Amino acid sequence: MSDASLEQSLKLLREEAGMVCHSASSHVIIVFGASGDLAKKKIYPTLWWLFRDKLLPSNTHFVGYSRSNLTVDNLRSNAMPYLNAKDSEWTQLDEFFKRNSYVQGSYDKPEDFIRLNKFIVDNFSACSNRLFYLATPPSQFISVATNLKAHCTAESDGLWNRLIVEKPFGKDLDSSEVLAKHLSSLFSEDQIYRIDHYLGKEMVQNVVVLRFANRVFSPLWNRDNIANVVVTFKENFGTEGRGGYFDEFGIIRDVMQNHLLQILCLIAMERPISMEANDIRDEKVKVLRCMRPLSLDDVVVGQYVADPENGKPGYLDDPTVPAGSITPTYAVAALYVDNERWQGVPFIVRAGKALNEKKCEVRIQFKDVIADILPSGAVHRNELVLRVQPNEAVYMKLMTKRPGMGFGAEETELDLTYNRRFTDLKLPDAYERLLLDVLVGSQINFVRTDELREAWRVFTPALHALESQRVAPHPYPYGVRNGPPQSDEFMRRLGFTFSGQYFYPHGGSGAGPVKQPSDRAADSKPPKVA
Ligand SMILES: NC(=O)C1=CN([C@@H]2O[C@H](COP(=O)(O)OP(=O)(O)OC[C@H]3O[C@@H](n4cnc5c(N)ncnc54)[C@H](OP(=O)(O)O)[C@@H]3O)[C@@H](O)[C@H]2O)C=CC1
Ligand SMILES: O=C1O[C@H](COP(=O)(O)O)[C@@H](O)[C@H](O)[C@H]1O
Repeated sequence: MSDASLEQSLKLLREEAGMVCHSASSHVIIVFGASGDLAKKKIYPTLWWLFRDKLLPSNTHFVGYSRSNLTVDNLRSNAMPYLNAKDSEWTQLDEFFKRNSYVQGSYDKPEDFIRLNKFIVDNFSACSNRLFYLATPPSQFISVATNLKAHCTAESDGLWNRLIVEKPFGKDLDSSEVLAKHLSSLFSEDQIYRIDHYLGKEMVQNVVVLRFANRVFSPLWNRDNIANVVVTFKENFGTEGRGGYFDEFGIIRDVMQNHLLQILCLIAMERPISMEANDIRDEKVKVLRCMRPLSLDDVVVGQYVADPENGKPGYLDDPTVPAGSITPTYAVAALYVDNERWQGVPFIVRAGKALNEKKCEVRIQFKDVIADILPSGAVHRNELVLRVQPNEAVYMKLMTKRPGMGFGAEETELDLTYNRRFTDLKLPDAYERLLLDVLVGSQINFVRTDELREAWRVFTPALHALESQRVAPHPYPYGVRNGPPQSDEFMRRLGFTFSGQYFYPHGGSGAGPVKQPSDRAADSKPPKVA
């Protein structure tokens, strides 16, 4: 045997013994918390869609892990209502579940992780890249990560281990620092993927392109032209049995400190040097570092109460919510980015459960024009709206001459509604994009440690003050438009102007009836002849 072929055989033998792997022969995705809500509603459906659409590496296997005594059939039936599998896809679905296995184990006993590791090596290969999805309660993150690192990672050169961590990443600056320090003592930053699923949404990803690929916006994107920016998250349902989790966190930690703040950063940041993950994240961190910590004067909180007319329960009627809870289910806050571009411009972030509609949008409200040649009140502010969901759209509200003989001004829009403009549109789910990002090793859409620290620095003082002073949230009935009445008043004080509802002929976001201007017919009359 020649030296070269001897070397080759030795290499193969060492690979087989798991001593060295020059490349991965398979990928294993391990879902911790496989019995949970997120796993059945999001993770398994996403894995299935990626498998169905042949977007995963060919030799990929899935291992569910949790404390419950389950089988793959149980995982399948739990996830079934969320898989959206067509009858014609049944054979493929069977193939997908054949790639699945389940290991029962604790989150804190080393021997269970040793057993999990043996399961992976015995059933797949020691030469597997490993993607660990931590979909457990946050209280388990540290022990899972510690045991993983000690007993379950692929240790050979040429293989990777990546860790997806679901929010909440802590409850405030200190607890988040403890978690961050612990994770970074075990895994390097490029192995940790902190998921914020809003970063996987089409319109959120579009912000960078809209801003930096359109010359038309650049000169306007600053304090000289923009009066305020409103980032809105609304849901038309309450906690509905999820009150146990929600009550510990509240709306600010649940969506504002993460999803809405991430959107704000993309709107406010400077042009990154490149589209590389760290260049974009550097710019987001700079925005956060320019932000003042949120003070209690700059926030209004609310909690929904029953609307007996519509038979809707209040937050405190949810049996999973502790009696007398003062956890906010609605909040509106003014954030300020103290830099040359944004000094003095309020970024109004608002989020609420049990409101009138489900929607997420960014509304950039421009300053008033000098409209002295047109009748007072006839000219409304321009607004650029990015509707994240539902029905993705970008529209610019602007004034035009009312068509016809008259010379009145009418508010109308330049409208890019995605499902009308892009035919056969199939937008991937946010989790699909993000899981693929992890598999290819792209961290563009994941939250870096310093970003997280800054986000908590901004919100922690107000969160602590709300809790230590036991600030009672203002009540608002289930189903109202904007939380408690104090919220509209707060937004008005910050300079947000609502000029009345305008005519949009195509039905809007699907959330309400088409609005008609009452004066449309009257205004289209020809002018009086002098
Ligand atoms: N491409 C498309 O699909 C387009 C759709 N449209 C649709 O047309 C409709 C109108 O659009 P638009 O003008 O952007 O939205 P609205 O006129 O509904 O609302 C504009 C802003 O004013 C706020 N607001 C609404 N009512 C009041 C009030 N009484 N007091 C204070 N603030 C208020 C809204 O808050 P809040 O969010 O709480 O309601 C929102 O921030 C919407 O349904 C929209 O989806 C318009 C253009 C394009
Ligand atoms: O992270 C969360 O997001 C969901 C809303 O997500 P969406 O993609 O449906 O808009 C929210 O319901 C949940 O409370 C929060 O934890």
